[in-house]
Amino acid sequence: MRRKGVVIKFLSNMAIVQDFETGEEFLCKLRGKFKEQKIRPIVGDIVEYSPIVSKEGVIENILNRKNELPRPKIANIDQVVVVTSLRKPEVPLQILDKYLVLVENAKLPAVIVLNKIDLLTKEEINKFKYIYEKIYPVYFVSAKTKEGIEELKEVFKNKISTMAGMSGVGKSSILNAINPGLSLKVNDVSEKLDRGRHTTTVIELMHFDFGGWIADTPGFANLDISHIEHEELKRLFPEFNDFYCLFPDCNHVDEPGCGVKKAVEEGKISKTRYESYLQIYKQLLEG
Ligand SMILES: Nc1nc2c(ncn2[C@@H]2O[C@H](COP(=O)(O)OP(=O)(O)OP(=O)(O)O)[C@@H](O)[C@H]2O)c(=O)[nH]1
Ligand SMILES: [Zn+2]
Repeated sequence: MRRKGVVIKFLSNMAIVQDFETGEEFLCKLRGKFKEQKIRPIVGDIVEYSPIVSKEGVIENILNRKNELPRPKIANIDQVVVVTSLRKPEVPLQILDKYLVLVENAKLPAVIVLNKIDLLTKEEINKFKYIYEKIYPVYFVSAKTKEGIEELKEVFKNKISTMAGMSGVGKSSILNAINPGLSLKVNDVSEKLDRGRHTTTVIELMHFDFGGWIADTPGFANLDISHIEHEELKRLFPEFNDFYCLFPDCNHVDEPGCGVKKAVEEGKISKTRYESYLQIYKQLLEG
């Protein structure tokens, strides 16, 4: 009898498939036809498999991927949860905007989590809220005091997620708060070793007790934006798309009749977002 599950990790040539209904894990062989067809399941793949003996099975079919992230290699991501903080460490908004650009470029939905709100004033929280809430879903939490943690559980529930965010913002602490016992891999070293070499980063999905999966390795760790064309950048700031410019190919820098610049002046687009845009644009132009 065929069952459905998700590939959560690999052990040499075998895949560990977690059953969708029961949550049981099966050590699965791959059918020979995959090799002939030169397809290989990756972590995040939704597969049909047949259980053989206890806890062992064989993957029969890989269902079409909704999306695929190259590094770390993972399929069917429902959302990227970008975690940031404004104190300890004070992450510049421009860094957050860079993560958001990378998520947009990968065509994945982004969710923002501002952690460590126990260290912030109401004004600081509201300022952040004002900038981002009209563009992305934003959650305000403290992994320390557990404020906002219950609401965040709902965000992760029954989805395949990956996290992103600078070192020290509290990614592991948040996961431990929403699901005690889960722990996130510190990826910096392996990411550095991998650079330039085309070895695959070993990644696995961890299962939440309340349903859903999280990649154990944060995405976009090196914040590399060099693969983005400078003319493409404007499309990665979704709020810019609501405004019209005299020139349809306007890059919103110093062209006349720029609707985006006008919107910034009128407070309809936030200044910090526009400044991030200009900085990243310049960086892409200079290569
Ligand atoms: N005050 C305060 N401190 C926090 C909060 N969340 C995490 N911390 C602290 O921030 C530090 C970093 O937290 P981690 O969870 O290790 O951060 P991370 O994002 O996983 O860091 P990397 O593993 O380096 O990527 C730890 O000392 C935590 O105790 C919070 O909500 N409030
Ligand atoms: Zn323009």
